[in-house]
Amino acid sequence: MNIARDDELAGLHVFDSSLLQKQPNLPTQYIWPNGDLVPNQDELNETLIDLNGFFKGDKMETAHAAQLLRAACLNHGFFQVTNHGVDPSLIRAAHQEIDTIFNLPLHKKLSLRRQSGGLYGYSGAHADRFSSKLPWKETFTFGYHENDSHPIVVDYFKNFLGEDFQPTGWVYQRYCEEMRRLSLVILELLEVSLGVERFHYRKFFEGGSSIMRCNLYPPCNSPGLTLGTGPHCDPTSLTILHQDEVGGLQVFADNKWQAIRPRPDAFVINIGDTFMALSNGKYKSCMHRAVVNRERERRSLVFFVCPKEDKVVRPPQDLVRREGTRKYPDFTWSDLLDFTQNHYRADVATLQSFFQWLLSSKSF
Ligand SMILES: C=C1C[C@]23C[C@H]1CC[C@H]2[C@]1(C)CCC[C@@](C)(C(=O)O)[C@H]1[C@@H]3C(=O)O
Ligand SMILES: O=C(O)CCC(=O)C(=O)O
Ligand SMILES: [Fe+2]
Repeated sequence: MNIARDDELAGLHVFDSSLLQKQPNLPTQYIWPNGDLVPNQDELNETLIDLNGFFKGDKMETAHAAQLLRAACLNHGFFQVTNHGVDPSLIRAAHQEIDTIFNLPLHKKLSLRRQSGGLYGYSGAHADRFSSKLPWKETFTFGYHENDSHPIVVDYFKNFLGEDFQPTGWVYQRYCEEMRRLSLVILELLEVSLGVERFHYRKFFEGGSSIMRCNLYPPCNSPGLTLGTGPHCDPTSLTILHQDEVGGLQVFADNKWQAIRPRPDAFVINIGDTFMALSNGKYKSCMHRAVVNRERERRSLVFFVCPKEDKVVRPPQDLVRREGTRKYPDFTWSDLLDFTQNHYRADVATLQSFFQWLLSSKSF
């Protein structure tokens, strides 16, 4: 067993934060460039959208929520929602299960690590994918799509982690179902706010496979030198994030880094590159990052809404007619996903680099 373990670890850079913390200096692979480390200056005075009116079917309140959402998305693409209907005890359980996963022994976590080119499984600082600017975090990622005959998340946990992980699988099964329900509400508000045909976006996302990720950010002795998640725009469509009370999520808006204050009763929603393209560039996919701190471990739960892989990403006709011109060429989510997993490390310029790559790969 030990030999197998050593074999497995040989040649691998392994993220063991408590061991790394004992070293006198932060290893260079974890040090980020100064430009990415500029401290935040402010807290974002972010839009808070109460979904109660929408759920009651109140037209005035829904219109008001859509207006707030529109202003936030035109400006930077970040807002928070309250009265979302997700049971607080489910959110708490989903946070607790993060520990069930990351408290596993290192050799077990390594046996679950994501395979080259794949997205699902365990990753410690993405150390087996990258050799510099390593993010100070552990992640566990899995897929979710609607399936009436199988609880697919439960099956994944049972098959991948073992029978004992069935209860964990159920927590995330329910959590993902709730995230999907919430994503449909947000898509409807996005339709209202952009004045596009009712259900247009909801239909577009039918049958999509979303990505669920659990993040654990351990404390770090040199929080000013590294980042938990580096500056990036999400390449996906919509992101629904729940951060614990520690705080660390920051957005680059109005030309400065601004912190998003944690609210246990709220989900942070942001527009990703793919939705920016679906809105013909009107709604912003905003640069954000997660910082770490010296004292406290931080957890976040992130649900990335994605369309079905072969769907062609293009804005609705009525929007293009009003706008006059198309801002981006057609693409499929599967090509953009492939780009981020096999050709390019997602950052703040993913979409532009992707279009260049598409153009150059088509010309061969
Ligand atoms: C399609 C994806 C690429 C990333 C995982 C999903 C959704 C968001 C992307 C990511 C989180 C953006 C920041 C950089 C990244 C490498 C990370 O720090 O985790 C990104 C993801 C990835 O490729 O793993
Ligand atoms: O953990 C966070 O607060 C941010 C994570 C994030 O931006 C991401 O995973 O895309
Ligand atoms: Fe992100």
